[in-house]
Amino acid sequence: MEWCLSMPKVELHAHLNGSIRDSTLLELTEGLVGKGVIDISEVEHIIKKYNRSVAEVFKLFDLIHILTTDHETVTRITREVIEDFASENVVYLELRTTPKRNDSVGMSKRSYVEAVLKGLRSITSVDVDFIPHCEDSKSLFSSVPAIGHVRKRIYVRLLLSIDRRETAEAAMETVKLALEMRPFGVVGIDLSGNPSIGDWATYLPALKFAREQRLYVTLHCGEVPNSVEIKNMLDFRPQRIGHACHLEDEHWRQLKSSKIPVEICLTSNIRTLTIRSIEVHHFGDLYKAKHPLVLCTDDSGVFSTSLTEEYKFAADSFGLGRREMFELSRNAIEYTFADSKLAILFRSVPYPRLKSVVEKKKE
Ligand SMILES: CNc1ncnc2c1ncn2[C@@H]1O[C@H](COP(=O)(O)O)[C@@H](O)[C@H]1O
Ligand SMILES: [Zn+2]
Repeated sequence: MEWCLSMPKVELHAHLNGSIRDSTLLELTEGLVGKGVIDISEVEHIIKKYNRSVAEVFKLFDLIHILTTDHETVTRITREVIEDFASENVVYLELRTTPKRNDSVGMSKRSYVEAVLKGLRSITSVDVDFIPHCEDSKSLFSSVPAIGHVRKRIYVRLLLSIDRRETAEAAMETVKLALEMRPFGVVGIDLSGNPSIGDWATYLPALKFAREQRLYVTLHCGEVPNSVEIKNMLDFRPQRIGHACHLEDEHWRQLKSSKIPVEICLTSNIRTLTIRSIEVHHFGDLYKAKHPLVLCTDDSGVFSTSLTEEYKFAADSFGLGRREMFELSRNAIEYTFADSKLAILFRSVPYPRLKSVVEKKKE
């Protein structure tokens, strides 16, 4: 586990509200139980259950969203989630979240994203780089006196998610917001939410607009069987897709020839019973076919996992050694939605040195 932990890693599929620390979730639950807003006997079984079906996971998200409705909490969970990823040597993180409107607390989609940005700015335990193009890459290489402890640095970019329960108008609002927030590190759009709800075509105008405006697009694709949707999503040619669990032969052929990178979430797929067992997980086949892949957590809080554990899980399940895992992690850099300057920086560093380059020795 040690080398999986110390290896520099790239996380491209992590949902903010799915990545909350257990201790924070518990604290927030107790707070609302105390205020009589929720009845613990009604939610206990959802929180405590280990393997949850896809439907049950979305029930849990509804509960989590009740706990995280105000700006302060959104700021807090953003800070904690980024600190947690940095602590396990994630050097580049694309964090996604669904901007939410909540009139009862004066929250608009815009103020939600501002609360996330406030969380990014409030981090003091590690250096967070989230403004594109602001970094003079040379400064990363400049020698800083090697005294004192090492200070970690994490590069964070944001994706704004469209929830499959939303209207076409709300989705367009999210895309426009992403454009406005581009100077603050928003680089793309994600389509997620309960895969059994809604029709993805509702969001096509918003997704097309995003692409025209050169925002990157990633889609949750094939989390449940839906042949027509999967085909249409692949035809759309997003820059990445998440999951790809229920593809049929013709979809696999299309995916492989398209070279669309796949965000692989092993624990999430196994725990939601989306994939029967790890032995038959499509990671094995795609890896052998040298298809672009990136290991991700999806919801580290909800599934009690971490990126380190996902790497270990893949290594143990598919018989991969350190070198292969290193390569997997390094290749992920190619599939980021990072600005070109940052991508060049990451590519220019020999991978084993990446961690030490992004870390700064503190005086
Ligand atoms: C398990 N697989 C999954 N499939 C689809 N969507 C998922 C998901 N896991 C999370 N989300 C999406 O992310 C939201 C929580 O984070 P944010 O409130 O956006 O930060 C969920 O409500 C859902 O829309
Ligand atoms: Zn996801």
